Order: sequence, then C-alpha cells, then structure tokens
Amino acid sequence: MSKNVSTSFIQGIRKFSPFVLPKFSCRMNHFNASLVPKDFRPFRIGLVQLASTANKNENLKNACAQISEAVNNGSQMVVLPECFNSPYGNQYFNDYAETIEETSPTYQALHCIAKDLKIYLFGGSIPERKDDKLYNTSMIFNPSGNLIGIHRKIHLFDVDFPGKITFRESDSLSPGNSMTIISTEYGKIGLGICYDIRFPELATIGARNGCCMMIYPGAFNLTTGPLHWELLARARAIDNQIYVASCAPARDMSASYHAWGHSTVVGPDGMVSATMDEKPGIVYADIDPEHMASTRKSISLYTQRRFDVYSETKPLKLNEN
Ligand SMILES: NC(=O)CC(=O)C(=O)O
Repeated sequence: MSKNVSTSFIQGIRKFSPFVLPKFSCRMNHFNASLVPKDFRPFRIGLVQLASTANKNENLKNACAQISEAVNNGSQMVVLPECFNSPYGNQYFNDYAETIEETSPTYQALHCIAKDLKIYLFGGSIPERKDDKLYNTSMIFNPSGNLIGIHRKIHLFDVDFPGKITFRESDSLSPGNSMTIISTEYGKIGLGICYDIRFPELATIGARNGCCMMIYPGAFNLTTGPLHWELLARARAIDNQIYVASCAPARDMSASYHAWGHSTVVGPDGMVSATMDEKPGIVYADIDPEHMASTRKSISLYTQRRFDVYSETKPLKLNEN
C-alpha cells in the first residue's frame, strides 16, 4: 500500500523515524539504530529509457514491449520515464490527459503488463485530468496488477535560462500536495517526479520513513541535464545513504523538447551503479541491502545527526563571524 505523507519536514522526521530521539533530547550518538530498513530485500530494477512519439497507442505498445524485455533480463521492478505516453510540453498536456480509472488506456496497459509479468511497475508519469485541473502524475502497480499508489508532481518545472530554455509547467499544470511512499515486498520506495529531485526534503523524509530507494521519473533537457541530472541523483543518495533511480525518455531531436536521457541508478555511497547515454535502452541495477549496510557502517550519519540542534521549535543558532 502507498502512504501519502503530508507533514512538515521536521515533523516528518520526528514522527516516522526509528532513528530519532524524542523531542528535546540532547544527542544522537548513543542510539542503537539498525543499519538498513528491516523490510529491505535484494532486487533487480530496470529503467526503461523510452523513445516516445506523438502517437499514444504506439507509446503504450512500445512501453509494454520494453517492460517485457526488462523482465526477461531479470527485473522485478520496472520504471518508465516522465510523460512517457505523450510529447512533453504545455501544448500537449490537455490533449493527451487521461483520468486515473480502470477504463483509461494507460491505466489498462500498465495494469495488464504488471499483472501478466508479475512485477512492480512505476509507470513514469502521464498528464492526468482530475476535475477541471491537469497534473503530472505517476501510477504504481503491484505484481497482481493493482494500483497501489499515485504521485502528482509536487514542484512544477518553472525555469528561465535566457537564450536556452524557458519552461513554465504551471501555465498548464497544477501541483500535487502530498509525498508518496510505496511499500513493496522489497522495501519502501519514495517517489518524486523530475523537478521534485531538486528539493532534498522529499528524499530525506522518505529515508527517515525507512525508504531504501527514491525513484524519480524525469525529463531534464540539454541545458539542465549536463549541469545537474547526475549530480542531483548522487546528492540525494549521499545525503540519505539510499539508492536513487532516475528514469528519462530517450532524446528525440525532432521533438519540441529535447530530453537529456542518461537514465541512472546511484548507490547509497553516491557512486553511479548503472547509467547510459541518450539513446533508447534499458538500464539495469542489482539493489543490495548489504551495500547500504556497509555504507552506513563506514559513515554513520544515522547515529551522528543532531536533531537537538536542527529543531524548528527553537531559534536557529548560527555561527557568524
Ligand atoms: N523537466 C523537469 O521537471 C525538471 C528539469 O528539467 C530540471 O529540473 O532541470
């Protein structure tokens, strides 16, 4: 089942973390924390770097073929990119939008393939219509084909690099208002979509809630991709000593938005476990609790945190010259 978490950063940390001392306690150093979340089991993940077109049916067929290939190669969990059933752009979202219900074409396709292949499927994202609004939304299915969670992109991609790229998702989309954590038989997975990766709070609250991994379907571009795509995934991994998987569309220079590609999995030590270039393909990684345990044993962030110092309930103490 998924858990949508709506809470303040510090409250989120305090409420759910097995590692946090009660409010007003002093130090963390003597706390005997287990090194990895108890429900974390090894699994293989496949990130499908899909070549999407303007034809939704073709995109769905192609996605299902690539998911099958990922499963033939041993993946128990498969991830699709942001906006995989539609071109990415404000001019497309309304025309391609679907409601999240069993009769919708993308829901049906993902439900059937997850059930047939008995996998966890993180269905990238699609433009979603709900009431009179549009969202950038991810659907997550379990191996029985049940929808076990949805995540609506919380932070919309509004940026302005003069002469390079100006994009305002908020011209057409509305933001989601809650965080998403999915419980699977391999462990808890936190979810963000693309621009969400720039906000470290999501991954930190996810990790404090026992997530072994954050998954980010994303579509960075030729300006922000080389600058930040890998760096952000590594940063979120290092901050929290968790796995991070970012799944992108393949680059299509005839489309109006040029995706960076480079789907990537980063380990809890911040090293890239698997990555690729901008072409269509699948990135595989074996996710290993032992790797997280050895990382956390070497650098013991979990016992060294000083929540007594970070508390929002007290005035911040800053060291100033
Ligand atoms: N497309 C996005 O949501 C985000 C992105 O490209 C960036 O943050 O850069």
